[in-house]
Amino acid sequence: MNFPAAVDNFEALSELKGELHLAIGVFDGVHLGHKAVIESAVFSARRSGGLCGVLTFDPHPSRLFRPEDPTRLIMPIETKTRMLHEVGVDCVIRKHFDHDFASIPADQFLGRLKAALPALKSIYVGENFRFGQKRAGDVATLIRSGRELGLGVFSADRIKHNGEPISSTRIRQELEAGDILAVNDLLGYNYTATGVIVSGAQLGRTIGFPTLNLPWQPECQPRFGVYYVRFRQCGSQAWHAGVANYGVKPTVAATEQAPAIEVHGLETSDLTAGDAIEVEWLRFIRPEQQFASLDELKAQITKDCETARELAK
Ligand SMILES: Cc1cc2nc3c(=O)[nH]c(=O)nc-3n(C[C@H](O)[C@H](O)[C@H](O)COP(=O)(O)O)c2cc1C
Ligand SMILES: Nc1ncnc2c1ncn2[C@@H]1O[C@H](COP(=O)(O)OP(=O)(O)OP(=O)(O)O)[C@@H](O)[C@H]1O
Repeated sequence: MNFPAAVDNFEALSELKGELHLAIGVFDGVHLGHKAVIESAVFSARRSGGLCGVLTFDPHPSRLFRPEDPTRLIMPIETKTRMLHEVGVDCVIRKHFDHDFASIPADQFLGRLKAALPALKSIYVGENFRFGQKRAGDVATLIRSGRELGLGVFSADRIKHNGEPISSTRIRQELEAGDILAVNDLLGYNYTATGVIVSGAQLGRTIGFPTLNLPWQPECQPRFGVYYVRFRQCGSQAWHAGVANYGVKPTVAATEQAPAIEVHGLETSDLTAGDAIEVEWLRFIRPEQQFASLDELKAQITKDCETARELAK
């Protein structure tokens, strides 16, 4: 069957043959709760020989409703799309979220979807899913529409961690608090920064701690601080342990800078500017600080490396 891996409108899928099993939601972070919803759609698609799709929205609905204070995303839509494919999704529909789409009355939503996507067979959401004009629609609304239209509607129970529901909002709060252990538990995988190494001011090597500088600007910024990490060249299997500083380097920055991540490997590696790397965040060590001198910074980084070595054992 011929189908595109990602589209930004329904028309591209209007001629689709076979069954389409569609999970719906924002899915920022692709956390454990999201996976429960998506995996049931993937399972039905595989069993029926059909396709699994995800309907997601771009920009995030908050950009329309709260432009002055939009939701800061855990990951860009390209990363989310790649992760959805990794879970087994065949096609990601990144529907432009505008006033027209947002004002579809909840009881018409599924009918409009079925008209735009004739191959639609069933939909998959979490039990907390809300949709349609004024977010008036819920799972009960979907079940009613599904019955009229002959569509299956499946809602997943809310997946919890330590007794509380997992949500992208909760993960954003833990990121901002620097609780990377909680973030990783809620995501179900290690929080990762990916990018191509660029040359820094080269000051790191003069103080004995050369670093790999990574331009990486997440909307939802983790707490500024020092983290125990592991990193590897993209495509390689070989992990290296390291310490990373994420922040604005107040001790050395002459002017205000955008936050950045830089990684110091506990062992030397031959990674260099131009290499694409991924950095997995494993543990928060301490907050970023402004030191009175480079010697004090150096002494503290020595301790950070010791802490990381202990954690690496
Ligand atoms: C483990 C580690 C911890 C760091 N902690 C801080 C910090 O608390 N405060 C700060 O201003 N800079 C901190 N830095 C950033 C250093 O100032 C920076 O690595 C150094 O100035 C080299 O910068 P360059 O790569 O741009 O040359 C840290 C760097 C590392 C690797
Ligand atoms: N913990 C969960 N368990 C099961 N399903 C979930 C869970 N969290 C979200 N879902 C479902 O996954 C889909 C995408 O969720 P969505 O990203 O909109 O919500 P969220 O993770 O709660 O995000 P936010 O906190 O930003 O509202 C929706 O169908 C939603 O109902």
